[in-house]
This record gives sequence, structure tokens and C-alpha cells, in this order.
Amino acid sequence: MKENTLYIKKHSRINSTVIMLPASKSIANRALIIDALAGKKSPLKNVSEARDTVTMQRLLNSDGPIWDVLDAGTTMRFLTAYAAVRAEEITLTGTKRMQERPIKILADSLQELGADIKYLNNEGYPPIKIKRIKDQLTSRIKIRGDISSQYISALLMIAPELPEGLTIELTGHIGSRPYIKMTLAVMKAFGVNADWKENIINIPKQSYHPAQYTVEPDWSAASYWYSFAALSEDAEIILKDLKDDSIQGDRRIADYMSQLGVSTEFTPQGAHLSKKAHEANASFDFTDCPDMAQTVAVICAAKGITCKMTGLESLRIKETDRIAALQTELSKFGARLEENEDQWLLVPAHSIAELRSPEFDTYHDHRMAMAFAPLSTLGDIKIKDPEVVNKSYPGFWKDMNKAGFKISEL
Ligand SMILES: O=C(O)C1=C[C@@H](OP(=O)(O)O)[C@@H](O)[C@H](O)C1
Ligand SMILES: C=C(OP(=O)(O)O)C(=O)O
Repeated sequence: MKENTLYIKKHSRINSTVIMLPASKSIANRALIIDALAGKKSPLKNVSEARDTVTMQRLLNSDGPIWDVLDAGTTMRFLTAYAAVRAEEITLTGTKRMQERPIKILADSLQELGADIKYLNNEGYPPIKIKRIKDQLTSRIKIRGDISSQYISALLMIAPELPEGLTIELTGHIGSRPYIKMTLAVMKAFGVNADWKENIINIPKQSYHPAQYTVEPDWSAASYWYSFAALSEDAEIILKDLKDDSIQGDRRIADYMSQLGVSTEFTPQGAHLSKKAHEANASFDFTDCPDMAQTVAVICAAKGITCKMTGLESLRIKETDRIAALQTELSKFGARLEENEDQWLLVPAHSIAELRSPEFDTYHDHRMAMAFAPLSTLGDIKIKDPEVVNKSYPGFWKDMNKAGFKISEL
């Protein structure tokens, strides 16, 4: 299949632009699973048009026998758990990359609970065939927290449906913790209570109730507009309806960006971004917000900010190996991401004035495309395979047009 390339002309000033962000695909995919468990009676508002969410909706309305989640991690993990309480027999599969993203930790837990799961190609990876739990074999499981929080969220959402409820003991370091809290917050909105003390989460048997539920605008998508603001000469951007008080961990980008040259004012209209001075060096931990790492790496690389980055371990098993992808693409304009045991040092480019319409590869990863696109505030750039953004933010290129960027297809 031919891969398109976009040519984006340099545009350095963003005059008061109002952006309607997409809805959070993370929240939408939780609400959809929970609504399906509650009998599909809830009026869900502002459900994202992100491909991951559209795929979730389509599969929840299909009896199978095959559910192809494409490249959606949450869709794969949440539907696997859902199938374990609902489907007689389902095969779950996905893209080539999805077949390289591990699922064993979740599958082992579901098997302990009584589901029958078979790996159809490689042990520990999709595709899998799953038959639902007939008799619950245990009400307490241990699960490690350092590989992907999505396994834990998946189990939490089905927990109140199990005849004996479920107690989950999290072991080791817990990554992406705010996503676990987000899961519990959406469950609560549909009437289910959980108790989380230290590393034990307890969910007694309960019923979900239909609810009026509105999905928040996506803070992860907002991060790219922070990047446009940080890298531009001047910017006034309003992110419509984006609120300070959010169940999304990526809300933290507003605090990180305060050090990187963007101030945020929350008004009744939304989040109002404007420029301010930035620091010369920075140090950030991405354990709680791994999806923000690429955005921050590119900003620091281009603004001459040396940045110590920790908590990047989980980046290796996402849409691509994001560490390797960043290392290759940052080197195209003279920046480096150096690995040193469990921390990374972002060494910025000497002079970004050397940007001579570099072409950035995107590795089937929406966040590579959107993290590198703001470099067009500094010079002409090319982005390969731009459709990748459809996974979470289908309107991204149109929104760039709205902000004044001239984009053409090569
Ligand atoms: O639960 C979620 O909605 C997500 C959890 C995170 O994954 P990990 O828990 O695998 O870090 C995050 O990277 C992903 O984009 C969405
Ligand atoms: C990692 C991501 O998604 P998922 O794991 O759901 O594919 C992401 O959107 O950055």
C-alpha cells in the first residue's frame, strides 16, 4: 500500500485559534465496555470518533466469531476481559504490531478466574481464542503492575460482574497509575464502588446502572497544542471545554509545560494557552503519563532544553518501540535520546535553524506524527503516513489548517 506524505509549510505565529479537541478515547472505551456490561442503555455523550473507539463500538455490536481490534491496545485488552464474562467463544486479533504486544499477564489472570484461553500463533500474544468463565475459580488474584495498566483496568471493569467479586493485589512497580484511577472513576459513574488501599483493590459483586455520561475532551490530544504554543514565536490557543479538573492523568502536561514555556489559564470557555519563559534544563517522570513522552522530547529537542526523562520503560511495547522511533527521528535534526540504565537524557539540537524540510517517519504511531508536526512552527517539514492520527485524533490535520498551517500532499 502506498504511504502518503504531507508537506507542511513553516508557520510561526498562531493567532487566537479555538480548537475543539477530540474526546478522550481512553474514557470512551471504558464507558462503552461498562455500558455494554450494564445492558447498553446509557446515553453516552461526546463519544470519540477516534478509530480505537469506533472499533470498540463496532465490535461490541458484533457477535464474532472474530473480533479484529486493528491497532487499539485498550480495545484488545478490555474486550478480552469482556469476552471472558460475556462471549461463548471469540477469537481476538489485530494488526501485525498488535500481535507483538503482550497479553499473557491479562490472559493468565482470566485463566485463573476460569476462562479458557488459547494462543493461536505465539504464546503470550494475540491472536487468542477465548471461552467465557463458567465457574469462578478464585476471588483473589495477583497481577504485576509494571508492564501495562490496561490489564488491570480490563479486570477491574469485569470484577463487579463476577459472582464472588474480585480482589486484585498489584505487585511490583505500578506504571500508568492514573489510568487505573480513571477506570475506577468511570465505574463509579455507573454505580460501582471499589476500595483501593495500598496495593489491594477490592470490588465486591455489584451491578452497573445505566447513566448519563459525557466523555471529557482528550488531554493527550491537548499536549500537541501545548507543543505548537511552546515552539511558535507567538501563540494564543483556546482548547475548548478542556478543564483543569479531569480524570485523565495526562492533565499533568499543563504542569510540565509551565516549565517548557507555556502557561495555562482555565476559563469557562476552556484552557487558554499562551507563551512564557522556559527553563534551560528540565527533568520529568513519565511513569504516570507515558503518552506525553514523545511530545515533551520533541519540544525539548527543538528548544535547546536538556531534559532528564524517567519512566519510559513501557514505551517499548506501544504502537511501535517509541524509544527507538524517537532516537531515529530526533537524530534527523541533530538531537539525541541517550539511554543510561533506567533513565534517558534528551540532548537537544544545536541549532534548529538547520531544519531543511526533514521527512519524519511515523512507524504506524499516531503520537509520532502529532509530536513531530509542531516542528513546522520552525521550518518546512514532511510527515509520512499522516493517516496514523486517525487512531486518536482524526481531525488533527484539519485543526492545523484552522491554526493557519498550509499542508499539502506530496
Ligand atoms: O488505559 C488506557 O486507556 C491507556 C493506558 C496507557 O497504557 P499502559 O497502561 O500500557 O501504559 C496508555 O499508554 C494508553 O494510551 C491508554
Ligand atoms: C498507547 C496507546 O494506545 P493503546 O495502548 O491503547 O494502543 C496510545 O494511544 O498512545
